[in-house]
Amino acid sequence: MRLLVTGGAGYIGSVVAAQLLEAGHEVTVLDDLSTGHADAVPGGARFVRGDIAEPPLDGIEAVLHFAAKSLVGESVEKPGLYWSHNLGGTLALLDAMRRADVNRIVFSSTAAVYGNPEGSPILESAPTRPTSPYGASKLAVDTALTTFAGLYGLGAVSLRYFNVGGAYQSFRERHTTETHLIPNVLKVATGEKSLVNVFGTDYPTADGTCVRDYIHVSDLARAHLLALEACTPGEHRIYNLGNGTGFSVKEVIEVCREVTGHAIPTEVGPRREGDPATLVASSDKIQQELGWKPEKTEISDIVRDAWEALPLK
Ligand SMILES: O=c1ccn([C@@H]2O[C@H](COP(=O)(O)OP(=O)(O)O[C@H]3O[C@H](CO)[C@@H](O)[C@H](O)[C@H]3O)[C@@H](O)[C@H]2O)c(=O)[nH]1
Repeated sequence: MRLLVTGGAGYIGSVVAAQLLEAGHEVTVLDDLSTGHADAVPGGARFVRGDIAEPPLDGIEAVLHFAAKSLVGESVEKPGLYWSHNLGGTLALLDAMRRADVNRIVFSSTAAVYGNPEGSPILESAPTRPTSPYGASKLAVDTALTTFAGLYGLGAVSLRYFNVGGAYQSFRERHTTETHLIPNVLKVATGEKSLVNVFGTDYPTADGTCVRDYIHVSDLARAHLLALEACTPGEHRIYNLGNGTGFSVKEVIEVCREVTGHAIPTEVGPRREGDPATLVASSDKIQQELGWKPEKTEISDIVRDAWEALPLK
């Protein structure tokens, strides 16, 4: 297929673009490079630097939409930016798709739509009560996709990611502002940072630190190829993507210590605002309906691949 990948110069978008090319698709990457890197766009993809409100849709058959503002803390500081970029930008993209008669989209949604969940693991039917403008803006896009499917025959799939990690070939996580746990711990292992701040040890979990469900970026990317095939005009499907197993912050740090062979000094700090104690996915729905099966389910594999992809160590 001829595909447009928005945000294809970012971490997850570039991995998906690479896998789409390997599967024989024709890929155009659209990215404004506000957070992405031009050299992350996989060879073989056409690259257009620009805004999602003016997408190059000539000849395009489907869109995979990653471009977004994605820092939870920043979204609390700058809610308008998140609503206008994530919701406003996506609505402009959807309008342009309607005009160009492009009626399939795979959307990168998030576990943040669930807020503080009551139960674990989290099913897609769980209440959606986001606690940040980031999660709220992504949920609003999910809602828009449902109405575009019902009214205009769009075929849409939303994938709600839990905590993504690891690397695929040379494609790795390299955010300018790094807030995520695994890359921050690996920065301590390389000596780039002196210690990891552990955000809270008084959560109602086994060791008092937050529990998350880590999924390998290559498994996550593969789900997008299945989702693309599953896009059916008039339907909006929603799937969680995680491994179904939770690891605490302390456990992740210990795994990083084992994998890298480096000491990881830590300092306990206060809780980070908006962090739920436990977020673990049920991915039964995508496994049953699309036949997705994660291959790299060990947290050590996720950490090792992220570690081995780092150039300076
Ligand atoms: O330096 C750090 C960084 C993180 N953490 C903790 O580690 C856990 C994981 O944090 P992080 O890697 O930042 O991921 P999450 O905040 O769980 O965010 C993920 O999950 C969200 C859904 O809640 C998504 O929206 C985000 O995009 C995705 O990265 C959390 O408990 C953090 O408090 C630390 O203790 N120290």
